[in-house]
Amino acid sequence: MRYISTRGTAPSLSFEEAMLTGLARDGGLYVPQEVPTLGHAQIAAMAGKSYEDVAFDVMRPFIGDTFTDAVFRKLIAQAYAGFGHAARAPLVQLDSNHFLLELFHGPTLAFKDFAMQLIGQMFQAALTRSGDRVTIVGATSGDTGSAAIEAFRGLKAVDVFIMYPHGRVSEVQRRQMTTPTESNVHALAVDGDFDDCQAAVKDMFNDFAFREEVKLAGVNSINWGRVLAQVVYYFTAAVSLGAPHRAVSFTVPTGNFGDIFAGYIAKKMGLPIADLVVATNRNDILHRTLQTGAYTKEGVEPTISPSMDIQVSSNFERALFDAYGRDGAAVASQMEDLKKGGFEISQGAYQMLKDTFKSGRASEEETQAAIKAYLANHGELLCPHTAVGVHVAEAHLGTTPMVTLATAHPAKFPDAVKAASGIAAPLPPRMADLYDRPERVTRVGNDLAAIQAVIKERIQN
Ligand SMILES: Cc1ncc(COP(=O)(O)O)c(C=O)c1O
Ligand SMILES: N[C@@H](CCOP(=O)(O)O)C(=O)O
Repeated sequence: MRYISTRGTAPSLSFEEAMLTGLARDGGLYVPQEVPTLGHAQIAAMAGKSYEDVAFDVMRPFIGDTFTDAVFRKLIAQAYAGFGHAARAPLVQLDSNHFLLELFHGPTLAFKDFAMQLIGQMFQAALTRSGDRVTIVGATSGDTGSAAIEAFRGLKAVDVFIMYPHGRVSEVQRRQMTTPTESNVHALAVDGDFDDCQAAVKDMFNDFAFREEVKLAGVNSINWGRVLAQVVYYFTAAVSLGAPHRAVSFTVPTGNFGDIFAGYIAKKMGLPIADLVVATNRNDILHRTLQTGAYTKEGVEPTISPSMDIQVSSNFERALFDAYGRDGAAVASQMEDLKKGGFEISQGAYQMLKDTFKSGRASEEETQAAIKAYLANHGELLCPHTAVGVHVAEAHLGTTPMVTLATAHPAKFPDAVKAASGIAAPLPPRMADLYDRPERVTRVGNDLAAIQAVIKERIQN
């Protein structure tokens, strides 16, 4: 299995190389040269298997010879052992045809743990084998950063620097990033928004001298390993609702397009998915793009679902690559236009995207109303991102079972949840002292050179 860049000119890589490389050297994102498929019988055989066994079946065809089967099974087992639910990603029924897929039972209470815990294991195994040391730099709107710091804290072969937009993450998210005491993890509060943080990560990858000097690696969904690990729960959910014998639809609260892209990969692998619905908050660039065919940046507005306050949606590039028939030059040209404010998708590519993804958006008021209504009518306290999801899903309910991804635990967003529902969701006991732990954070300007200087100064050699 080889991985190729969405911009067409970087060298193709193995899974291990793509995982450790992050962004391709032409600025693109790595994708598998071909997506392997699983047959009807293979998918049917997943019924009744553990999450870990399904994870092995789904991911094995993508990893080539990076790990032996025995080692890969061990890494998967270690990744999910700390989850607080035996099913790892349990399904909860809301209505006759609407289900929630709870993805918040990992250590940092958001879906990011599914991929990050596994990536942490895979990095550790690969770096122990090679004796190399890397510097991970990541951008977060709150959840990727906390999951990355949790997964990599204390690891000897890795320094981790996470940039988050100052004042724009929830207090729980911030404290999850600023309270770990291990000296290899660093939280950087940037005076900017998430898009600024993500642009800084990509600029660092494109600064080849810096990239070599610090041995830069990435754990944002730039990293194919992140997307791959998220494909698994589409399979476990769909199979428990009757796939491959019947189709299932998914609604996915979306910002950087990583999670829904994982659903798209599951469909390409052969999972019978009817609708893949993109759910956005009022930062609705993805919804507008799917409605109009024009990707046009507007400013980012802070919302009560802050993890989705994104305008430059990184993985949309992976979808565009397929929409343009895997023409890297066409994607590179559109990404150049994006730097100037936006681009028009060509008719054929737009048709493919419209055929593949449905979409909707939730205003702040609709998000709050959904939190209130699902508590009153279903007894479920939702995080604001999940509330965006169920609001949008309601417009797409039909005869096919609909699964809305519950991407975070309500306790991660206590203020927004309390304002909407009157209820303060408690943190799990293991985090009960989160508010008492001392914080360690470095405030930095939205200035690439200044951020790079902090990173170089802090790296542990
Ligand atoms: C809680 C939560 N929900 C939804 C999303 C959106 O996911 P994606 O960026 O993969 O579209 C994020 C951020 O990634 C998140 O943290
Ligand atoms: N919502 C994310 C943004 C980063 O997304 P990623 O999936 O590309 O890492 C966050 O919580 O940080």
